Amino acid sequence: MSRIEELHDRARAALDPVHYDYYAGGCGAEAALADNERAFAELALLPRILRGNDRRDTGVALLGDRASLPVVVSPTAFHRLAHPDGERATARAAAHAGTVLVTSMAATVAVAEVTAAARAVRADAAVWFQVSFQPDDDVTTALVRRAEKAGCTALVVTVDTPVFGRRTRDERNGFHDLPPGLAPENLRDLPGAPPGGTLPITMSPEFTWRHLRRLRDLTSLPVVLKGVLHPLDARTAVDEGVDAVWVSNHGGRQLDAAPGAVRALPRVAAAVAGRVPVLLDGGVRSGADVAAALALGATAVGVGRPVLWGLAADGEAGVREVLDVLRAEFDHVLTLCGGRRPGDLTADMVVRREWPPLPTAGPPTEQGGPRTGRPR
Ligand SMILES: Cc1cc2nc3c(=O)[nH]c(=O)nc-3n(C[C@H](O)[C@H](O)[C@H](O)COP(=O)(O)O)c2cc1C
Ligand SMILES: O=C(O)C(=O)c1ccccc1
Repeated sequence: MSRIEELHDRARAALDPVHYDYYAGGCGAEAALADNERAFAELALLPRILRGNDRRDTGVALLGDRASLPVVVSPTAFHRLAHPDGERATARAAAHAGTVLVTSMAATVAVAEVTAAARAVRADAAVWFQVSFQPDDDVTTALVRRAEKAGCTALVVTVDTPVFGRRTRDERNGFHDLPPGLAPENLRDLPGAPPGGTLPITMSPEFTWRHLRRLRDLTSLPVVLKGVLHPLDARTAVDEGVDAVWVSNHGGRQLDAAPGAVRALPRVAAAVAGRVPVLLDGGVRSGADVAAALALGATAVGVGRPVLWGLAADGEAGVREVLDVLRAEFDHVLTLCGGRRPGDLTADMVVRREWPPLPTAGPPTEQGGPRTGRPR
């Protein structure tokens, strides 16, 4: 059992089962959720040899920031369900690891407190803010201003949620609201919010590329588009001037018919053609998964649930462990593959596990077995 699986087990034991299901679950029959991990399991790496490498550097440039490993923390809601320190603990762990935390619009700690916690660890800690368009433009604008004021260095706009996915486990468990004492703190004091209360997050299928243009005109922060699976959308996004494209099926929580995220990566990477960085999340659980995604065109990957498992199991230390394990595994795989830098991993090094087709054995013999040419 991997260390991340051990932390998952500890998290399952520590969490209220309803909250565990909220974190772990997907939509529908959880086919997209399962396919995220299965799609990685179907990949294998062809290592290169005798490369004369000495020192390695696992770091990557991400927009204006630098990450010391090509793994960022994907935005996930409600960290205080996992640990009382919530997003503060996650922020400290990401800062210690030297990587980017994408804090959710639905965080249970306000973005200014999240950036402060990260910067207390490392002055140049990178925190990005995830936002979903809200029907009232003034609300979206206020959220962006809040993120800017807090010192976030990029906006991640999530576009795979025209409506919430049907979360089978949440429906069965009747999980709809945060327990008393917890709230989506970024949604306080917004236009239309009740005094002292929070505004509900509204998803809507009415948003268009025009809303993205408006957002881009509103801020000088780089904009990342999260939740892209179709290569034509990736191309439009780049033409519209987004600064990065994030391939994701939302951890299998939105469209159950969506493919495992890494299956969509090669076509998106081809459509983007190196014009902007490509990120990917969904099912990344090991350093080999990270390496495969990079080889197929990602600049970096995100991890969602593994971070929640670390947080629930052991707070900041648990999240640090998850990121440390992924760093060590990725560095090891990079070395075994003859690479020195993440960019040394290329698409020709990825094959399917069932690759290659066996040499054709010819028609079956009278006895039924293939002719192998081997004496019997
Ligand atoms: C409990 C949970 C909450 C999430 N909340 C958000 C969110 O607030 N905003 C968002 O853009 N994505 C959200 N996501 C999706 C993640 O950003 C990410 O795409 C997904 O978790 C990646 O898959 P993984 O969990 O297999 O690593 C959430 C995912 C989970 C599991
Ligand atoms: O649960 C989710 O996947 C999610 O994206 C979300 C977004 C806003 C509020 C709560 C959850």
